[in-house]
Amino acid sequence: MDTIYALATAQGKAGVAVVRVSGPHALDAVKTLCGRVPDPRRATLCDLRDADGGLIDSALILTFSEGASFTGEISAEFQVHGSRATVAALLHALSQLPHLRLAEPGEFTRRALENGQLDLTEVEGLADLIDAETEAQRKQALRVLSGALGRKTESWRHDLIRAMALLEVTIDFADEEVPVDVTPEVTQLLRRVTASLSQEISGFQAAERIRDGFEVAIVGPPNIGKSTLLNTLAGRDAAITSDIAGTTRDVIEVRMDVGGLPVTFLDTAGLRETEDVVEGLGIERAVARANLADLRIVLTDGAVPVGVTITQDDLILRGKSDLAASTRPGISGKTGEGVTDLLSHVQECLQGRASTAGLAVQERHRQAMTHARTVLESALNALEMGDRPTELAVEDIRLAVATLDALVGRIDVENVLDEIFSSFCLGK
Ligand SMILES: Nc1nc2c(ncn2[C@@H]2O[C@H](COP(=O)(O)OP(=O)(O)OP(=O)(O)O)[C@@H](O)[C@H]2O)c(=O)[nH]1
Ligand SMILES: [Mg+2]
Repeated sequence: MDTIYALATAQGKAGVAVVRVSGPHALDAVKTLCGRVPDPRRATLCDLRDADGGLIDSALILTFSEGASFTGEISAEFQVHGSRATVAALLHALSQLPHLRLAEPGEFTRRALENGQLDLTEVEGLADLIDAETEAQRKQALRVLSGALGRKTESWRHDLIRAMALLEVTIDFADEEVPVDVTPEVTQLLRRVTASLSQEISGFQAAERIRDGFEVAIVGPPNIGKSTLLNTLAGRDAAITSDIAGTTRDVIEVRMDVGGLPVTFLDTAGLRETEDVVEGLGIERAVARANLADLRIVLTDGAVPVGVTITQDDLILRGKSDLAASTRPGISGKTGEGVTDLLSHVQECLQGRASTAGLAVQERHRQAMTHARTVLESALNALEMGDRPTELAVEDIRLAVATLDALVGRIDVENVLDEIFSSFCLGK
């Protein structure tokens, strides 16, 4: 096994940079550069010297014993001053040592997985945590990283193994009088697991939105102030505004943090009948994106636009509310009237939806759970109808267990590994 090293903190200038070394020769590297090896987990200030005895930096060193590090291997961390030159000098000195090589992207995490420090879902949680930009994303990633999905899967597995064992007994007694009817207990176990799977599957859409962002579309007729509103929300001139009707053609996206949720606001082309081909294409896009969005903010001067499907939580507001007093709720991108209310409404609606998020946060999780549920339903049918031999029900349950094992990486899953690790960058 090679000993690998890499910069674990971001590239560039910073107060401190951390270089991580992991593998059997990690402590040899510490010994060579520092002249000694500090006790495990005891932060120790040391002078780092290159092969010619030149001072590289004065650094804080941490060492970790086998089984007690992120990767599970013997490892060390060098906390040096975070300049490009210091990091380059340290990386160069490490490259000169025998048995050491630069880590590949994601290689530290891959070793953590191989050594059982993390399961596959925890690796995904870690990748999401590093990418997290909002509070909701951070919490969701941390939930997955902390192994919640692995624990849930373990409880499903436990129930399914018991169900299988009970059925195996029936099969063994096939020619004799079966002492007890196991069917009620088996059905109960299978029902419990399928119900729990269904609950997690139903939370997938919300979890996916927390990862990738909710979409809120601003729609309405031309010249009503959609782009002006978007710019006010964004706090910058993201979209061109003018008093010419039909100014916006493309969908303009602005990503924001609304109460910890990632939300992309979409400004769209004004909806109207038009002879202009390009404007017509813009309107088609506007309608399509608005209908796919999680929420719509409709600015109107009376009529609700055709083609856009309005749902319960959507807001219908009078545009340019500063121009004429009215009892109907309005909004003005120009004066900011109604903007705070708008944001609170968006936050409240989307938080309600986000709260349904469960443990299935990746499409991979959803697929595995859906597949497991399908085969368990088939097992339940076999038992309840009695139309197929018990052996087939056992096979179905075995398949569900294998699917859940693949979900957490308990069984060989080389193909998904490459996919998951492709998102990692150097030093993770
Ligand atoms: N008084 C007032 N004028 C506004 C308001 N919002 C926008 N305007 C003006 O109305 C004109 C149209 O604004 P836009 O934001 O470009 O309108 P739009 O809905 O994006 O128009 P299209 O892109 O053509 O669909 C501009 O001259 C704005 O300055 C508002 O709230 N109050
Ligand atoms: Mg516009």
